[in-house]
Amino acid sequence: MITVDDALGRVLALAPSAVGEIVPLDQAAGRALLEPASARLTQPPFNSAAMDGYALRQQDLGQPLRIIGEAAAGYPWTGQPQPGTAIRIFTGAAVPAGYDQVVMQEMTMRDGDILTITDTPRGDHIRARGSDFALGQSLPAGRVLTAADIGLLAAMNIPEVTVARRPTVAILAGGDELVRPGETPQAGQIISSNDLAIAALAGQAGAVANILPIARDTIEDLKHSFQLAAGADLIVTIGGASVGDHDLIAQVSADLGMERAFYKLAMRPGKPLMAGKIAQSAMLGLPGNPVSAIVCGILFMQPLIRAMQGLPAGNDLRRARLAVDLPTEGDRQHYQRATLRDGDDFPLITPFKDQDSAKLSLLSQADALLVRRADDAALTAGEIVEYLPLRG
Ligand SMILES: Nc1nc2c(c(=O)[nH]1)N[C@H]1C(S)=C(S)[C@@H](COP(=O)(O)OP(=O)(O)OC[C@H]3O[C@@H](n4cnc5c(N)ncnc54)[C@H](O)[C@@H]3O)O[C@H]1N2
Ligand code: MOO
Repeated sequence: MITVDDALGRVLALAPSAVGEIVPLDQAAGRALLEPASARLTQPPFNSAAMDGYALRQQDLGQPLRIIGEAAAGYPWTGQPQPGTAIRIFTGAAVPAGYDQVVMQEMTMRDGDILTITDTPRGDHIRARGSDFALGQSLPAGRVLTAADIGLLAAMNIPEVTVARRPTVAILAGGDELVRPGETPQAGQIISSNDLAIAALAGQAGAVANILPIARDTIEDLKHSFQLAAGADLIVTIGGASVGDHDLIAQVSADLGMERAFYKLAMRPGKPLMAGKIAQSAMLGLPGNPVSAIVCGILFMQPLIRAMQGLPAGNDLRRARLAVDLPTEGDRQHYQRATLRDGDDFPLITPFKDQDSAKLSLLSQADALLVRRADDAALTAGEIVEYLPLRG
């Protein structure tokens, strides 16, 4: 069995190059910027007043000044600067050439046209031209656009950007025992939860998910479902990945010409994961146990979807201190559902005692996946360990 890192490398190698599409800024939040965007102007475009008050020359401080004009946002003062004078100015207005200080009005007294500065100003309260960004400065590609990015792009006078087209993901749950949420399960039946959870993960990673009808455990029905999935950038099957008589995904995908990248890896939960390509689609075959499916979705499907959008795709691990002792680890890399709480230097992490890969309630309570390397030695409370955050 291959390692998790090896498997992730092979999964990411399935990603085709991202395809660009141009969208207006009001539709760009959360999308992956595919081409760098260059500022079409300099910001601020002029030396700009940071306070309501008066513009004056620093060399004139310490004497009464004559007010000879006014500058407001959108209305520059265009007169000639003169020694011993001040310009009434408002926040956002251009500081007139020849003046190098803005004094807040709270630090002044005005009598008609005569201005007295009552306090020593701290700072010039001028935002220099170009101090935010300059013409041509660019926002690099390969990032998910945040609200702040959208504001920046707008300020750069960029009305539309090239983002990665959202990958399409066809999600195929199979199993004779499955019915939809809201239906009344008959004897032996359970609700299909995995396809909805996996669709949610796919959406969070930037994909458009298409949940297909639940396939029955027959070769014909599964082949029909694969036909429905054809053309998707990524086909994700759930269940039927193991070795039981009704676990048909490996056989059906092989019949359909799947080029397999790997099947099974040294990971817990998620051992029977399968990956490869069918025609032009990447394919992931997730195990059916709900926790296994979701953990594989986080560790492999989301990175693949990010890679398809030209985004950095690795899983960034963080560090925590173990709150409890742990025994030696088995021969598979173990992703343990765990809670986090504040610690002195690092957060404190406590894995649940129960790591059953069918228990969604525990996964829902978990803050993190504690990563234990295969064959890891026993650990003592207080030791530093790595984890993958599950929230935020
Ligand atoms: N003899 C062996 N048995 C199993 C092995 C093994 O190595 N040898 N591996 C175990 C592991 S690990 C896992 S994980 C599961 C994976 O099995 P499958 O991928 O074949 O999944 P199913 O058998 O179809 O289902 C497993 C379990 O999950 C439930 N399920 C399936 N789909 C859904 C869904 N859409 N929503 C909710 N729950 C679902 C299904 O009812 C089963 O309870 O195999 C072990 N067995
Ligand atoms: O490894 Mo399976 O994925 O335990 O549940």
